[in-house]
Amino acid sequence: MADKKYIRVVGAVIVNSDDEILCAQRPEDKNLALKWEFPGGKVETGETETEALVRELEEEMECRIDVLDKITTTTYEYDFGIVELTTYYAELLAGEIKLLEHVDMKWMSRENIGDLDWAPADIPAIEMIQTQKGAIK
Ligand SMILES: Nc1nc2c([nH]c(=O)n2[C@H]2C[C@H](O)[C@@H](COP(=O)(O)OP(=O)(O)OP(=O)(O)O)O2)c(=O)[nH]1
Repeated sequence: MADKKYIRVVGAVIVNSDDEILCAQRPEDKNLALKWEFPGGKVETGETETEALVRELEEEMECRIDVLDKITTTTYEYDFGIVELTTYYAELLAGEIKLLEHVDMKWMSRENIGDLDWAPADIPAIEMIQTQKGAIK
């Protein structure tokens, strides 16, 4: 069997002034349909992870962000490939969020973030975010 595709992905954990986190729901017609994820996407060749996050947030939500501390990197093997997901805390600088690629979004408290049906690759990051209460970065 051919090796699975290895996909490097970055996700932005955007925290607002109420210590709530922006969660975004994937569309029905893509893989991981209707699962919740952090806005972001694939890192392109020649790009840093920070550059990829800034670009993706502009493309997906028309927002400018400041990328802060790294949370964690984890890998998860899906049927369509192996996703290496790196999450970073981020702050919204400008722009009203537009859902250009997601079907829904929610601001969730750290306490309740685990109630959503997350993409499986996100679970380790979710657990870390829940225990970092009060800290933006
Ligand atoms: N953006 C993001 N993607 C995630 C997360 N968790 C997770 O498993 N993924 C997966 C979903 C996708 O397979 C891949 C991200 O790629 P993408 O967002 O550029 O791709 P996509 O499938 O939405 O669309 P396409 O560009 O391939 O058409 O990583 C997450 O928290 N954020």
